[in-house]
Amino acid sequence: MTETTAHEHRVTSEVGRLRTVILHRPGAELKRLTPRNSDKLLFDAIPWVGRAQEEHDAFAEALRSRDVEVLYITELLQDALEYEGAREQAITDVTADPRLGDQLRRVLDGYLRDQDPERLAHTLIAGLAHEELKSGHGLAYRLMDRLDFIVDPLPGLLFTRDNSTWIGDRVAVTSLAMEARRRESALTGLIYAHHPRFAGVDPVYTADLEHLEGGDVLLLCPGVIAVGTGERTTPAGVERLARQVIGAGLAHTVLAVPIAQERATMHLDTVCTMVDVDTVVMYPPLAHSLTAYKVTLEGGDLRVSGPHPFLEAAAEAMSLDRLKVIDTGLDPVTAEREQWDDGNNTLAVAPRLCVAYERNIETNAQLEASGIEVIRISGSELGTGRGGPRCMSCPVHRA
Ligand SMILES: NC(=[NH2+])NCCC[C@H](N)C(=O)O
Repeated sequence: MTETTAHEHRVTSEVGRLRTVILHRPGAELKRLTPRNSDKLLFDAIPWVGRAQEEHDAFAEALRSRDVEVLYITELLQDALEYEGAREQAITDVTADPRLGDQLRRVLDGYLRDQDPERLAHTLIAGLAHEELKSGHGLAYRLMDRLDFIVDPLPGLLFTRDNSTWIGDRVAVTSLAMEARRRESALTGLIYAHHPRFAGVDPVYTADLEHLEGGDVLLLCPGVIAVGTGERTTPAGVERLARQVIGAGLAHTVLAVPIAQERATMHLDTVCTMVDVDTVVMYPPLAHSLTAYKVTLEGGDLRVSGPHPFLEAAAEAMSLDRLKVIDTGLDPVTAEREQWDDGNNTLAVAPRLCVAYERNIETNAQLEASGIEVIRISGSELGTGRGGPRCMSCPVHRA
């Protein structure tokens, strides 16, 4: 078991010194991907799993070598599942799936109850294929394909950014929009509710609320949050988050930023991330067309103004003269290629120090020319899920 000494949990910006981060080392869930199911599971290619693990280990090591504490979802989940309440909740969640039917539900329930925390965590993440459950009569079981899943695998868990996100000393357990990822936040919800390390943490958002994903949430500075709204986070999700965080005194302004409902721009952090307190790296075609609606709370009602140009609205809310912009790529074609390969999706370890995929040569060169130190990691396999260093990390503590 993990020790129960007090740990700090607090994130008020994108760039404060990174102290603790949650990652997920990809495992058996990635081995479930086939050309038949990868679209639905939101991967664009079939990753070479061993190599993806090596790349991920190097990512974790790069963070540790900068004194960042790395926590892994699998270990946190195993620890949480030592508690009866967490086990019960986990089993109830997966067996509630209406596709199962009562008979298969009973069989699955028994199967899961026989598993120790380690095995149960594995099943919850890697999923369970029909052929692995040896018994289970009834129509639902009989009419399934041998390769169908009784418990869906969660390859998207690699992108820990999306299934929970910290705002100040509170965590937002998110409500994921895509069917393939919805169960992820049931697991992060369990961790925050039952793991002793997070005892006393009071979530500011929960998975049953309107769709909201962490990749859309950018903590521009203490008190100011930009939230993308497009394929994943809905405008209603931004409204709800604004009400919760402003109401709780965690922010004074939320900027709702509409982004195209496309895979290339699924989250705000696919087109814009911060590398310094006043600097973003941003996809050039959007730099001057992105808009923002300013949301504040007055007498219990949300007040909305805009649309304003995003960069101006952000600078004003942050009390800056202007927000500096570093461009993705160089020419439009390189920029488009590097945006797709998560060139924008940097993870700041401290102001002017970030982790980025090595393949985005032009964008990394632009960052360095602007005085940003770049820690390069390889991500040829990790990137097949369309996510970079920011997507693959959930900061829990920034100083
Ligand atoms: N914060 C992010 N940009 N996350 C990327 C998530 C990628 C994942 N395959 C998805 O489609 O959901």
